[in-house]
Amino acid sequence: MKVGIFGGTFDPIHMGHLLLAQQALEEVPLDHVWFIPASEPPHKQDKQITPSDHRVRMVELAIENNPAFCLSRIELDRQGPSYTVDTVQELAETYPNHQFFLLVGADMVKDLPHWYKIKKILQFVQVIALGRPGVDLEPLAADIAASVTWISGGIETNLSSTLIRHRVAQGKTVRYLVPDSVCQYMKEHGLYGT
Ligand SMILES: Nc1ncnc2c1ncn2[C@@H]1O[C@H](COP(=O)(O)OP(=O)(O)OP(=O)(O)O)[C@@H](O)[C@H]1O
Ligand SMILES: O=C(O)c1ccc[n+]([C@@H]2O[C@H](COP(=O)([O-])O)[C@@H](O)[C@H]2O)c1
Repeated sequence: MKVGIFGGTFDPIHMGHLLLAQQALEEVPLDHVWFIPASEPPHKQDKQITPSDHRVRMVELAIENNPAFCLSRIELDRQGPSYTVDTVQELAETYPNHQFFLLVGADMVKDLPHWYKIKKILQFVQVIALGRPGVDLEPLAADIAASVTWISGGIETNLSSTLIRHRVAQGKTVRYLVPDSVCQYMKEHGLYGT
């Protein structure tokens, strides 16, 4: 079985995330995509993020109609920074017959050389990447570049969770930028200044 693992802060999940996952699903092709909300994203330690209960519930709502998408809680119970190396190692041990692909946007491709134990991560996964308007790519070291496959002719968006949070805080609509169910959840729970 070919499984895409898609880690993120998802604060909140938006259509850019869903488009990336769907395109990876079709392009590789994958059997499933597992969305993996980070408990403590390693490079956002100094930022305030929404409690994981809310972030996880919004992911569940966003993916509920897609049978190929599911949620993994693997990082939620772990203490300390949610390092991807720990996740891919645990998944490889638990599911020895699965082939794992790590889904990332272009900003994260740029960041890969700085990830904790990146060489070890790349022993377990192939990286599937989607461009992100506004992210200028720099040449990667050859060993990392060899592990990255770009989604060709992909539909790219400059949507971000930051944009969603700012729009909600300003009282602007985020309809069609996030699934309706996520919009509703944010309102009901007064997230991001609603
Ligand atoms: N519009 C997008 N296009 C391509 N990849 C994206 C897009 N938005 C998010 N991603 C990717 O999704 C993963 C999780 O990202 P994250 O949850 O931090 O979302 P974000 O929109 O980048 O959030 P924030 O604006 O809060 O930093 C990362 O690999 C990121 O590159
Ligand atoms: O393991 C690392 O060193 C590492 C460094 C930066 C980001 N990540 C992972 O990359 C994913 C996307 O990160 P983020 O913060 O943009 O949502 C998420 O699963 C993070 O845990 C992982």
